[in-house]
Amino acid sequence: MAPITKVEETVQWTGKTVPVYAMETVSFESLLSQEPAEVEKVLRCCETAGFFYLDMRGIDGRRYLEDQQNTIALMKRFFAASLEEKNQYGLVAPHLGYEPVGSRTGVFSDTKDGYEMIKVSRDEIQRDSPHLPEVLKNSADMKTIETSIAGCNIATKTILSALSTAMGLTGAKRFENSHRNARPSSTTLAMMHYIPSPATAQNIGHQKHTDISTLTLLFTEQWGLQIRPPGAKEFGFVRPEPGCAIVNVGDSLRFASGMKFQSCIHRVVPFDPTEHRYSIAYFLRAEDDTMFTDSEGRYITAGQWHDEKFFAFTDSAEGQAMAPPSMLLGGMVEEVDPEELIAPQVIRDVAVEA
Ligand SMILES: O=C(O)CCC(=O)C(=O)O
Ligand SMILES: [Fe+2]
Repeated sequence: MAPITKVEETVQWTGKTVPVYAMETVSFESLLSQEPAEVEKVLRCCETAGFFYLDMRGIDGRRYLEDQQNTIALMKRFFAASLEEKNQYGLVAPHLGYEPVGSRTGVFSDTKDGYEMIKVSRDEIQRDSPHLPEVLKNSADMKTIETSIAGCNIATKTILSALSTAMGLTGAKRFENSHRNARPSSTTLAMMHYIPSPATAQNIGHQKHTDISTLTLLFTEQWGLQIRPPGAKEFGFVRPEPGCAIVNVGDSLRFASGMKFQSCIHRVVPFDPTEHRYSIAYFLRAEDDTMFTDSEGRYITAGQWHDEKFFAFTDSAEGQAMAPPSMLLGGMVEEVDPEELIAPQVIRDVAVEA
């Protein structure tokens, strides 16, 4: 199957014409019934772009969209709290807790990231007293988070199940069998707030990467996410589609598929430098002790892949440069556009004027 490099639509961003990459839309309703055409389609999406929209507008899916609206309201309240309140426990574990703005490298050279994030893991929300900052530790907020996680779990498991079927996997070999609900995993709900970042900012965006996860289910109503589909040189935007989540394959599923699936490279830039951007990413991850062969040819556990890659994410730019490139990009090969780490011209002009 040919890679997706065709550009039919563009958008103006910081004085440049940038692609808006077309992505296929998979129907959640049809996947629920394992309709053969939809099962084939989701397989094709994973083998080519590694990204697709999940249309959740039918009656089974729209309840999850409502859950995400409630989560966004919760996030806006949480992120408005003081740093002290938000950071009460700091980052308890890589998949649990709060990360302030600037914890990782940013999207352009010599910058730090431009987002803060609170992660609540699926395992943690089920504990009697989950580790949550006091501002969220009330029954209404905990219910909102729990409902959100449960809905995302059903949606991602539905996709995973269709992929097992499409790959002809049976019994214990099916992907779901390494994602059992009662087994420990680093599956988590990441709630992100990108601060307004004029491009002169030292804190800007989200560095380019592939996801550690099996599948990522992303909810955002705002522009900013860019992908570089396999075979494409340039980063281009993903249009947020009302009623649709954005789904991408992560490294773990790429490895489990024997490298047949694409773990697409992506990043986040400030589309509108004056706006606050909110996004919710559910990272469905394999059970910690699941084994796979990674991009370095090592036979390792999902837990080890997660921990090593998380360390690479949070390492300094110099440290990242020394790590095997497979860490940040899951072994995906890329043809780099030399401009991609340079703040765009308009941004630099602003910097000169300021
Ligand atoms: O905020 C977004 O739109 C994407 C975030 C992302 O790529 C991630 O958290 O892995
Ligand atoms: Fe990501």
